[in-house]
Amino acid sequence: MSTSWRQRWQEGRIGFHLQHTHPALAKHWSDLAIAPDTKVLVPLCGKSLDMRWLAEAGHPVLGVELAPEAIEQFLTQSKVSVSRYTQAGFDISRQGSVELWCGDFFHLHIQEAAEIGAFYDRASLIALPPATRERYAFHLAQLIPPGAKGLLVSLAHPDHGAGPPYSVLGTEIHQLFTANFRVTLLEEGSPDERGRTESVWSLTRRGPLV
Ligand SMILES: C[S@@+](CC[C@H](N)C(=O)[O-])C[C@H]1O[C@@H](n2cnc3c(N)ncnc32)[C@H](O)[C@@H]1O
Repeated sequence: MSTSWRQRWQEGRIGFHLQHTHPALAKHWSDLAIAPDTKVLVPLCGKSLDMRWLAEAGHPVLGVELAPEAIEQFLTQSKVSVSRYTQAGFDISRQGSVELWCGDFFHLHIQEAAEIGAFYDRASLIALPPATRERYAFHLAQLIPPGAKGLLVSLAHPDHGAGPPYSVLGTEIHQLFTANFRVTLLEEGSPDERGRTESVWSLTRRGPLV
């Protein structure tokens, strides 16, 4: 799987990348009432400009991405200097308050995630095939402390077997996350010309007190 993503980045087949911040952030993030200094995990981050939006909102950001091409392209968008180091098997690039961890999200462990207090997923869950989505939901729950919140932007489309992006229905979001998160649908868009419908969810990690 990692080879095919690397190939996509090398060949510039990155139709998922948005040249603007995703509207769900401006619309819904503040409603989650996440303190500005809370570190936000962005799994499968690509070179998303949403990370700059989160950083400008005051959040330290920890993005995880397996394609070094994506990380280098993100870094060159800004003139801010970059420091690089290695930790826990990841090559990490830090630019301002954004840290980009180059490697497999499933290799990120709780010890490294200690400071994370929120997450943002746009087109991350839907990038993964069905069995890996289960693994993703479980892994995310391991990294997020009780009470922590996140925003999830998902996608459903008529071609259920095909992907990425895979079609993930609301029923599946509930099945995947309800065991460990309180799941709330914030918004469901209208189908676009290809019949694709985006939905926006807030997830709160359940725990002893939540
Ligand atoms: C559909 S893109 C979404 C990127 C970003 N969230 C956005 O909104 O533009 C999925 C990204 O996940 C990366 N990826 C796929 N599997 C991964 C894994 N196991 N660990 C880290 N990154 C992964 C791919 O290289 C790709 O950049």
